[in-house]
Amino acid sequence: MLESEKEFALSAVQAAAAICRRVQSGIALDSLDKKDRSPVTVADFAVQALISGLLAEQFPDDALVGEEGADQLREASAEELRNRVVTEVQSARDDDPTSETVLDWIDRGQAAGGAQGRFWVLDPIDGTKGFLRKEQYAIALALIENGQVQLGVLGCPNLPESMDEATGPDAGYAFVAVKGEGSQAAKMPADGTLGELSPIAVSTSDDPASARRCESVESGHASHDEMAQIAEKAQMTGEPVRLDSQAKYATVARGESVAYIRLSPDASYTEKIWDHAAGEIVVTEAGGVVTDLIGKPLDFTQGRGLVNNRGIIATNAALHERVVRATAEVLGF
Ligand SMILES: Nc1ncnc2c1ncn2[C@@H]1O[C@H](COP(=O)(O)OS(=O)(=O)O)[C@@H](OP(=O)(O)O)[C@H]1O
Ligand SMILES: [Mg+2]
Repeated sequence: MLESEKEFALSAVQAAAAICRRVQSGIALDSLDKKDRSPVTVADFAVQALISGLLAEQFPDDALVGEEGADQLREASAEELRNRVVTEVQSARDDDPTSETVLDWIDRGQAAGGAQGRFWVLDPIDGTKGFLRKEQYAIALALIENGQVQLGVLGCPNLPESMDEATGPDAGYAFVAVKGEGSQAAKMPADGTLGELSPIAVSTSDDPASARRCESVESGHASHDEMAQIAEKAQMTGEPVRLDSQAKYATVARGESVAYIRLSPDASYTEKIWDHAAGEIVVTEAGGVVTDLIGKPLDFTQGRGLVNNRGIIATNAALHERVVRATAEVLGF
């Protein structure tokens, strides 16, 4: 099922990865302390415009919930940024869309989502800080029908074959899952090819002590101390692996890590659907379980935010109950 949607999503994410890689290659790492966020801004807008435009052509009746909107780009003072975005989109297509068309494509992503109908969800660059550091980031595209995630693709252009390897010129993977059909992965290297898709599965380990978990890099997104307490309670004694973006879900899905715990330091923070829709189905179709911190399934029916959930626990299934219980003890639920 969803064969044409799956093929579309993989090729759209692959085209987006080419934009990201080109823009990222222009980042001088020694300029990072100048807080120049313009490369990620260009790539973020260009990827949303590209994928939204392709969607408008191929699935014109489907709405899009995307992270970005074009208001900032429409301002007169944003001319240089706008031109860079338009140039990136043009270079990824055979035609030359006008600036107005590119801005309209970005704004197509402002749909509200909700419980009814069919819409796509896009995080054009998830893990923006990882992108700027030339570490992990993801292009995350999912399809939701009547509140259920049906398809997800994660493009991870810098993800090596193993988390223990440094990222290099051969890095790059795409992950895809269709509801009821399992998860697959393929190499997606910088040469523009897409390798053969093969099935992936979560780890079967139920031994917390030998298991590795992963977590966010940024302390603004995740409370590392509390997560360490949860892991200790669950007897997961290994050092956590820190990586940016939904690449964390990918490492659970392919069996490299057994758990991804996400607990924002801001208890009132509402997680966004584009940060989780693709990752959730890639993990669950690989045999894992994804819930919030109290063990409730993620509720994608509530619009752009996961307002009925707080935090995330994604595991290989075998260790899920243990992590949920440990979380309740540490947080006092
Ligand atoms: N306060 C707070 N708490 C929790 N999460 C937040 C918060 N603020 C932002 N965000 C979202 O975190 C997304 C990046 O998450 P990561 O898992 O990549 O984090 S990290 O970079 O590894 O730290 C990031 O996604 P991107 O903006 O696409 O990078 C945000 O949507
Ligand atoms: Mg994000």
